[in-house]
Amino acid sequence: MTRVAGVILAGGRSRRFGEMDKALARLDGVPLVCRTAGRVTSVTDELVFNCRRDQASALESACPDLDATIAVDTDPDTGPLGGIRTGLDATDAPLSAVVACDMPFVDPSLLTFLVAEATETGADVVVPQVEDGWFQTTQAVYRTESVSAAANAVLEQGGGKILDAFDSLDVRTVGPETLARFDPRTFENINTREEFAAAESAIRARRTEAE
Ligand SMILES: Nc1nc2c(ncn2[C@@H]2O[C@H](COP(=O)(O)OP(=O)(O)OP(=O)(O)O)[C@@H](O)[C@H]2O)c(=O)[nH]1
Repeated sequence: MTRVAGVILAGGRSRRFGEMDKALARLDGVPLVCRTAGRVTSVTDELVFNCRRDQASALESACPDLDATIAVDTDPDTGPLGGIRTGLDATDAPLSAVVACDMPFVDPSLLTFLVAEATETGADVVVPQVEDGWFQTTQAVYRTESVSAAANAVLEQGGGKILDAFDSLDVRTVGPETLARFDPRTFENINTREEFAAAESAIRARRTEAE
C-alpha cells in the first residue's frame, strides 16, 4: 500500500475570525485543528501540521494524541500555495492528503477515494471540482514530490496560487456527480464566528441524532 501523509494547513492569519487563531478555537470542546486532523488521520499513515513559526508551540501541544510533525513556513504569508509546499516537504510519503484546518466535516471516505484515484491513475493531483467549477485545492490529494517541485517553481517566480502549479502537472478532477456520494458538508470551511457557531450546532445535532 502507498503511504499517505495527512497535511493540515494552518498557517493563515484568521483575519475574518477575529482575535484568536481559529485553528485553536474549541469547537464543541475540541480545537478546530484537532477535530479536522482527527478525521484525516483515520485514513492516513502520518500527520503534518503546517503553520507559521509563532504558531508552532501552541499547535504542537494542541492535540498531543495525534503526534503531528510541525512544518514551519519558510515563506510565511504566501497563502495555501506556500503552506502546501512546506507541508509536502516535511514528509517522504509518496501521496499527501492536504486539508485546511478549518474543514471540520472533512469526509475521510472522500480522502480514501481521492487516494485510490491517485494510485490507480498515477496522477499528480486528484482534486474535487464542485458544481460552480471551483477546485477544492485544500481538500485534495497530491503526489508529494512532483507537486512540491511545481509549487516551488511558482513560488520562485514570485508566488501565486496552487492552481498555477497545476499547469505543469497531471491533474484529475472529481466532479459533482461523484462528490454527491460523500458527506455534503465535507467542503464546509469556517471563516467567521457565525460559521463557527453554526458548525458547533451541526456537530451537536449530529451527536444527538446518533445517540
Ligand atoms: N501556510 C499558510 N497557510 C495559509 C496561508 N493563508 C491561508 N492558509 C491556510 O489555508 C487555509 C485556507 O485559508 P483561509 O480560509 O483564507 O484562512 P485564513 O487565511 O486563516 O483566514 P482569513 O485571514 O480570514 O482569510 C487555512 O487552513 C489557512 O490556515 C498562508 O499564508 N500560509
